[in-house]
Order: sequence, then structure tokens, then C-alpha cells
Amino acid sequence: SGMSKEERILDWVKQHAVVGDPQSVVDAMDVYSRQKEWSMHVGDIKGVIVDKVMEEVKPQILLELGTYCGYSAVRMAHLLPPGGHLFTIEFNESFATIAQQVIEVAGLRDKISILKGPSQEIIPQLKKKYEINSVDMVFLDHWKSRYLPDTKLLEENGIIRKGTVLLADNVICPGAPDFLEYVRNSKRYECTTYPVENIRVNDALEKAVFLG
Ligand SMILES: Cc1cc(C(=O)N2CCN(C)CC2)sc1-c1cc(O)c2nc[nH]c(=O)c2c1
Ligand SMILES: [Mg+2]
Repeated sequence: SGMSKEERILDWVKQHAVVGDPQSVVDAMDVYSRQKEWSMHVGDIKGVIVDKVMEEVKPQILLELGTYCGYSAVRMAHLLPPGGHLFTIEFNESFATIAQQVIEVAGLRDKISILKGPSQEIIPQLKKKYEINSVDMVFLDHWKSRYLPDTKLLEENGIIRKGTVLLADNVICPGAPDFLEYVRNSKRYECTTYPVENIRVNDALEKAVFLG
């Protein structure tokens, strides 16, 4: 009974964003999280780092693990080069339903495909079912305990290739220590840490470039 937090976020977006304007959707979600209820979007401060990596990589095929309400999907898809596409995997059905509507408000339906289900089941299907050869960039923002096993799945299934950029949120808080240890000690990755210190969060994003 009563609206979920995610439904309240969608309602706020519908009332405060401009249909077809992705930036207004991102701004509305940031305002809601700051002024009403904190929510686990990557947010405006860490979002600047995501934007920078998007500008560097200019991915044609972008994979996101963890859609939630679609904040980072909208933020990144808005920065895709012409013809680019974002596939985003979400395990939680109700989150996926909210995200689809947020993406509609942003006018980005044609640039984003939400793949519903567990990442460990969907990743092995990406080539055959979704006709994905390899991806140019992966944004990891789902369960921290899945970062490492899913990275290994991406390697084993040939979804990432030489030069693919992994960008992981929350490597400090809530933290993904096994993932960090793996990519930082592996000769197959070139890592950069982007720390984010401010009053609300002490966290970091990790960029790990796959060397093949
Ligand atoms: C749920 C949660 C609580 C956090 C925290 O430390 N808190 C103290 C400070 N106050 C302000 C917030 C609450 S951080 C965080 C979180 C943050 C992400 O970016 C996530 N991304 C993907 N998947 C997640 O499960 C996910 C969880
Ligand atoms: Mg996160």
C-alpha cells in the first residue's frame, strides 16, 4: 500500500522534467535526491566523472549493470555518439518498470534497451539473443558482490575486447574490494581511481581498461 520510493521519484520526474529533455530528467532526479529522499543514483557529483569518461570513450555499444530508476542510463545515453546504443540490465522488475517510464520522459526510448533479469543469466545471452558482438564500455552499478563474477563472465563470454573500458561505481562505499583487488593486480587491466570526497559520500569510481 502506498507508493514506493521509486514511484515517488518517477512522479517527481513527471511533474518537474520537460518531456524529451534528458538533462531536465537528470536535474529533477538530483533535486529529488538532495531535497526529498536520498536515492542511490550515481548523482551529480560522481556523474561529472561518468560524463568525462563518456566523452573520452564515445562508446557505440555501452552496457550498464544496474538500471535502478534510469538516472545513469539517461545521463549516459544523452552523451552517446550518433548511432550509439545502451543496453542496461536490471534484476528488479519494479525498478525496471520505473526506469522504462523515466527513459520515456527523457525521449531516449530508441537509444536504451532495458534487459530484465539477473546479470549472470543475461551476460551469456548478449551475443546470441541481443546480437552484441562486443561492448566499448561497461558501467558497473549493481550489486557490489556481483562486480567481480560478472567481470569474469564478460571476459569468458568475449563481451569485452582489447580497449573496452569498465567504469565501476561504489568501489569504496558500499565497496567492491574483491573486484578492486582483481583489476588492480591483473596484468590484463590498466586502472585509474577517481575518488569523490564530499559531505554526503566518501566513495570512488574505478576505471579499468581491458588490455585483452
Ligand atoms: C544503499 C546505500 C547506502 C549508502 C550509504 O552509505 N548511505 C550513508 C549516507 N546517506 C546519505 C546515504 C546512505 S551508499 C548506498 C548505495 C549507493 C550506490 O551508488 C549503489 N549503487 C548501486 N547499487 C547499490 O546497492 C548502491 C547502494
Ligand atoms: Mg551506485
